[in-house]
Amino acid sequence: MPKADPERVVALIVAAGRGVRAGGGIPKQYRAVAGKAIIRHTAERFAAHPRIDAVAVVIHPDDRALYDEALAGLEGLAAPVAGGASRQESVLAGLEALAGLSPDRVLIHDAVRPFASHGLIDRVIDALDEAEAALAASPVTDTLKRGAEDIVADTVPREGLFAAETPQGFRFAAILDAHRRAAEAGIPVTDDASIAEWAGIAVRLVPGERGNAKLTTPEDIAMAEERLNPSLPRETRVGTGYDVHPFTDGDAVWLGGIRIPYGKRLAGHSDADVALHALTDAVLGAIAEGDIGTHFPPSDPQWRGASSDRFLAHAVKLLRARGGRILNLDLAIVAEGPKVGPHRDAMRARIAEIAGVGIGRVAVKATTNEKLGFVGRGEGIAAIGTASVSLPASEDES
Ligand SMILES: Nc1ccn([C@@H]2O[C@H](COP(=O)(O)OP(=O)(O)OP(=O)(O)O)[C@@H](O)[C@H]2O)c(=O)n1
Ligand SMILES: C[C@](O)(CO)[C@H](O)COP(=O)(O)O
Repeated sequence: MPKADPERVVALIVAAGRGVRAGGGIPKQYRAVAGKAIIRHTAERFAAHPRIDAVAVVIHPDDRALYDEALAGLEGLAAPVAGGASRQESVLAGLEALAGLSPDRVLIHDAVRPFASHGLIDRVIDALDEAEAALAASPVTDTLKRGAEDIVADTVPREGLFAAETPQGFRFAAILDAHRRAAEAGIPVTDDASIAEWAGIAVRLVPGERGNAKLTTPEDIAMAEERLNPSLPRETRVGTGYDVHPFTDGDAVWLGGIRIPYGKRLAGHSDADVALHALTDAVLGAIAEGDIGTHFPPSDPQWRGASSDRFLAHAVKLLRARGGRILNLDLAIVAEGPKVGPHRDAMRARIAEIAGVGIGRVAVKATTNEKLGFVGRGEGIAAIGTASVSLPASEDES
């Protein structure tokens, strides 16, 4: 039986981050997981909770169109608030915007924690009956090491240590005042309970949930896909791409998203990154979405000199829009030069970043053409890309 709250409870969801560690072309909170943007999964949980009276979201000013698309039609949302350069600034901006509503309690939550359960939200709200601040947190279970570079310095006793989660709940007036004062004093923090601690407010520990993960890396997002879509049968598909660009006068080539100084450059309408073009076609091939020329016609002047990053990012976005994800990308570069080996890991890292996957899912290989043919004569570079992807099987069974 849900408890009747005499007090007004609002949820403040912070979503103004850039999601740099997750990669993937757009901020992670707007990436589709199980057919819906992550932020929508999160906001729906709070909007549907019977004890939450209103939900306000803090967004980056550049993300208004993404926000409108992701949360279209969801009821119970206040107007979005513009965030700041840090999470702390974004929370303060959200609290200031809510001040006019004069809520009694506020639950501050990361947009990228889509698994907070109904029961966890209840526990945090309940804790505010007796405390001014409540923190969802789980005891640390791993053995903790302090390290410098790749050497362990010592072992940190884990007794009494908790990993902080969100939601974190507060008496609204107390946390607004504390946040304002911390900003004035220039106290940097990574969560809001820290602000309460700094202000001398006792923070009640509420049992968190190990499943209430913050989606930070590409692997976290792949895990979320599996969890949010456990029953949906999936299928694996493979796509291939092939591309060639000739050399012309210049001093560097773009290859695998990396600029490599060289005595020539590759000619083409865009930056002529033959490797990214092959991978783009491989991803498009896996979802039967035409080829790179279909989406970025060479006749269109807007793609003149364009960075090929956006071609691959676009193909990955189309894949994600179908609830798909990349399993692996495999690239073979055929060239007499430049040497790929010294740049292999930088290329893998860049491709992984553009595609929003872990580097372990990206392979870059190179070979010469044994002096045969146009590649062998040093007239150009060829590349072959392969992508394997996982898609909801129900997406297209025909
Ligand atoms: N200036 C910021 C930075 C972060 N956040 C939000 O705070 C939550 C937790 O932050 P984190 O996971 O670190 O997200 P990002 O800052 O986006 O990630 P990264 O550090 O990888 O860029 C996210 O919902 C994020 O959108 C925010 O509202 N405003
Ligand atoms: C608030 C938080 O979710 C608590 O775990 C976390 O600190 C926010 O993420 P960040 O990477 O520290 O910004």
